[in-house]
Amino acid sequence: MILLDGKKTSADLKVEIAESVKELKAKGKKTPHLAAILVGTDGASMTYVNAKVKACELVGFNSTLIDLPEETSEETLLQEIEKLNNNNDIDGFIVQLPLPKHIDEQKVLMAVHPDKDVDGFHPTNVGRMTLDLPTFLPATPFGILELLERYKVETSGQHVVVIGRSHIVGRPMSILMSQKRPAGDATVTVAHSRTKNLKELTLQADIVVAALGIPEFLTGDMVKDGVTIIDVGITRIDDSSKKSGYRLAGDVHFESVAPKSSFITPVPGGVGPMTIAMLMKNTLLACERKS
Ligand SMILES: NC(=O)C1=CN([C@@H]2O[C@H](COP(=O)(O)OP(=O)(O)OC[C@H]3O[C@@H](n4cnc5c(N)ncnc54)[C@H](OP(=O)(O)O)[C@@H]3O)[C@@H](O)[C@H]2O)C=CC1
Ligand SMILES: Nc1nc(=O)c2c([nH]1)NC[C@@H]1CN(c3ccc(C(=O)N[C@@H](CCC(=O)O)C(=O)O)cc3)C=[N+]21
Repeated sequence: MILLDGKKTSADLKVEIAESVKELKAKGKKTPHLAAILVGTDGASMTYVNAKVKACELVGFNSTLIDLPEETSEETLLQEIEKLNNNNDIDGFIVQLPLPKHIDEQKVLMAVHPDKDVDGFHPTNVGRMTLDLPTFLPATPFGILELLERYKVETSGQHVVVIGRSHIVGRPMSILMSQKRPAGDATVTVAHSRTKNLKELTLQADIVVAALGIPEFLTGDMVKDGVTIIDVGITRIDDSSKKSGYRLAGDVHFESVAPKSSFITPVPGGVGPMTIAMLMKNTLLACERKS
């Protein structure tokens, strides 16, 4: 069993990105600048946004955090987005999800200019991705491709079962792995909450991507020997024995699945840190594309 170490791989990536930033600066080019909009005070969202700001500092980017109260109107949020669209110093920005219920998420994602959409969530970029055109790939699936590539996990001709069809993880993951590309060329099955025979499918899988958001859902009896496991899930579970008051659980029951796996991502330290590194990578691309 080999651990797909997202913490280490993301640290390596950040070193590479920092070197590119130095080269840009040496050529008299601008410093990449990422902005993030956070609406409300959800604990997990605050943790992720702060991690993004910290990663910017580490690689030498400028960063701007726009913190808006929970009761912010959709109109005000759209105005903030328009300001970032028109601000030449900002190379890319993200609107942290989920948004409060009174705000239409689709409308917000469509307001982000596609050239600054480093999350890759705008319909133009989703369309470009689907048609194999160069674009910003959504950070989580992009990070998973990068991990598979760096660890030389064979994907060509392999049967991948993706559990989950969300717009930010499951759907793009299934599209990307079915494409002719590094870490692609796979035969992909997409499972979701209406799937009837999930265990039959996962037992056939060479690679399982678990992105459903149910802690420890995938158990050892559901996978075959030699399987590769990508655990995207991350749920906070109350735990008074921890200083933070919670522990993090993935969608995979690690103890029973790991012994049967050839490769497996841990939680924490797997897919999560890769997501942040790929957001940095997209921001660097956005900056380089401009100059
Ligand atoms: N590590 C990282 O960087 C990231 C981690 N995450 C984590 O990944 C998990 C998934 O996130 P996200 O994609 O946004 O979640 P969503 O809730 O948007 O999507 C979950 C998907 O799983 C499906 N699903 C739910 N229950 C079952 C079930 N019993 N069997 C099969 N499929 C099921 C749903 O089906 P249906 O469509 O029918 O509802 C849906 O397609 C969460 O834990 C989230 O925190 C998310 C983003 C990044
Ligand atoms: N517009 C937008 N873009 C996103 O990319 C986006 C989003 N909204 N909303 C929420 C999800 C989730 N997500 C994570 C990022 C980092 C970790 C991460 O770094 N996790 C650490 C642990 C962090 C902790 O301590 O909680 C780890 O797995 O090791 C996890 C999850 C990005 N998302």
